[in-house]
Amino acid sequence: MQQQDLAKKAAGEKATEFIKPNMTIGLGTGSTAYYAIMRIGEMVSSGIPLRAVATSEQSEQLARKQGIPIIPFSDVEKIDLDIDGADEVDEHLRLIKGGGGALLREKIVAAASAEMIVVTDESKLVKHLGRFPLPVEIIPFAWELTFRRLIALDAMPVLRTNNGRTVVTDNGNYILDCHYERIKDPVALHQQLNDIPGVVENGLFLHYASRVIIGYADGSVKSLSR
Ligand SMILES: O=C(CO)[C@H](O)[C@H](O)COP(=O)(O)O
Repeated sequence: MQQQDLAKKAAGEKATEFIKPNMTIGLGTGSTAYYAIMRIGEMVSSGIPLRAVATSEQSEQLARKQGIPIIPFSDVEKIDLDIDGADEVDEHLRLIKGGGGALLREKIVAAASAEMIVVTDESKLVKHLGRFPLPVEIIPFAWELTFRRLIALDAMPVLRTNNGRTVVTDNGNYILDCHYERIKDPVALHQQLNDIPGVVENGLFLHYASRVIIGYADGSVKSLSR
C-alpha cells in the first residue's frame, strides 16, 4: 500500500471509533471514505447494529457488498454521524468537496447529519481554500449559458470530462470545475454561485465539519475540532 493510502486508511478507520450501536451513518464518497466503509462493514459483521445512507451510487454499492444495511431516505428520521472525505480543508474546518463528483448528495447528507467527521490526509490541508478547482454542479439544460455566467464571475470554469465524454453525476447533472487559485471570501462566493440559475450546488462546505481527522502514513492521526 502506498504512503498516502496508509494515511487515508488511518483516518478513515479512526473516524469509525465515534460510531455507537444503533446509529444511522452517512457514508461519504472517495478513497478515504472507502476505508471507513470497509471498517463499518466489519463492525456490522461483528454484530454491531447500524444502518446507513450513502452519498453516491459507488458508496452504496460498496456498502451493500460489505453487508451494511442501506435504508431509503424516506425512512431516515435523522443521520447521527456523517463520515466523508475532502479535497481541501482550511484552518476553520471549511472544505472544498466534489473531486469525486458527489458534492450534491454529500452536502444533502452533511446538512441532515447531527455531526460530520471529515477524514483526510495531510496533503489536503491548506491555509486558503481554492488551489483545488472548485466543483460546481449544474443542470445540463442550457449549460453553456451557466458556463458563460461563471466566466463573467472570473471562475475560469472547465466542463468536467472523462476520456473525452462529459461526466454526468449520479443526479444526471454536469460539473464545472472552477479555477480561483485562492478564494478570498468563501461565504460570499458560496452565495454568488448558488444564486446563478442552473447551478444546483457548489463544493464549498463551510459549516458542516465538526471534526477533521488527518491520517499519517505511520498509522497515527491528528484530530482537529471546532
Ligand atoms: O468530495 C469527494 C467526492 O465528491 C471526496 O470526498 C473528495 O474528492 C476526497 O476524495 P479522496 O478521499 O479520494 O481524496
